[in-house]
Amino acid sequence: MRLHVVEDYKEMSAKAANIVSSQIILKPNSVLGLATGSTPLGMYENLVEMHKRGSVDFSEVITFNLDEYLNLPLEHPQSYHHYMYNNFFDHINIASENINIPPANKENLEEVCLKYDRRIRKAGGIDLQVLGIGVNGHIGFNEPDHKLKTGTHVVDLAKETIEANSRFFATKKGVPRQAISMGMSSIMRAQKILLLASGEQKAQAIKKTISGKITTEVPASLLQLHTDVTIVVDEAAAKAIN
Ligand SMILES: N[C@@H]1[C@@H](O)[C@H](O)[C@@H](COP(=O)(O)O)O[C@@H]1O
Repeated sequence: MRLHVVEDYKEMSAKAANIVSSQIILKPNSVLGLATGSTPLGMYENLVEMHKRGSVDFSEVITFNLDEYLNLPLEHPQSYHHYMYNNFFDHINIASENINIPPANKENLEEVCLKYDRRIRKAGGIDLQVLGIGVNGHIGFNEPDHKLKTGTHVVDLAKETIEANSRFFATKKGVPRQAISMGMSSIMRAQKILLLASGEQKAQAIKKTISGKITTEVPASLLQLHTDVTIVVDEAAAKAIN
């Protein structure tokens, strides 16, 4: 694992955007795994700026998002579809057929999940997977458990996750309880992984990710088994690292 501790959120975002754009410059038809949440917002902002300046071209890039809430209309302001188009896809020259987000509004979710994994395989797998991290060490929506799912699957969100996400919803009742998430094997099969974290509330999760016991109870700790992980954190998120 390569660890970069930077001063603040702004620096984390700039560094993350540089890593993603370098990937695209080296391989214009890169397959990117993308994350949502507040952490990568600044990275997307930087990438949009770079695109406007003409320094990064997304025309051949293929993307797969990690997850999506269930039982939330796609146009809901808190859906990950809305987030991705609003903060990123609407501002770059990506081809719409190259965008993949788990279609959580469909019937027969089991088939939807299998199809999503087939699409990832057909695209040749993920070249660079961007990840945020939950306060409980979840990645995507792979929540702490005594066992983890390998493929894309429907997940019951953990109490801490519902709590953490409630800041985005008007009422606690409105916070989704379920989601579709890419599984651990698609994430672990990515050629490269870029994990981002900002703020003191992530400090314990980052410590466990980097130097804790490798356990399904902290899904991000499994990243210790991956051969090409870059972690970019700000000083606050690095606080618990010795
Ligand atoms: N499914 C997302 C994760 O992909 C994200 O990493 C996490 C942290 O979000 P934030 O970056 O807002 O702290 O939130 C959600 O649970």
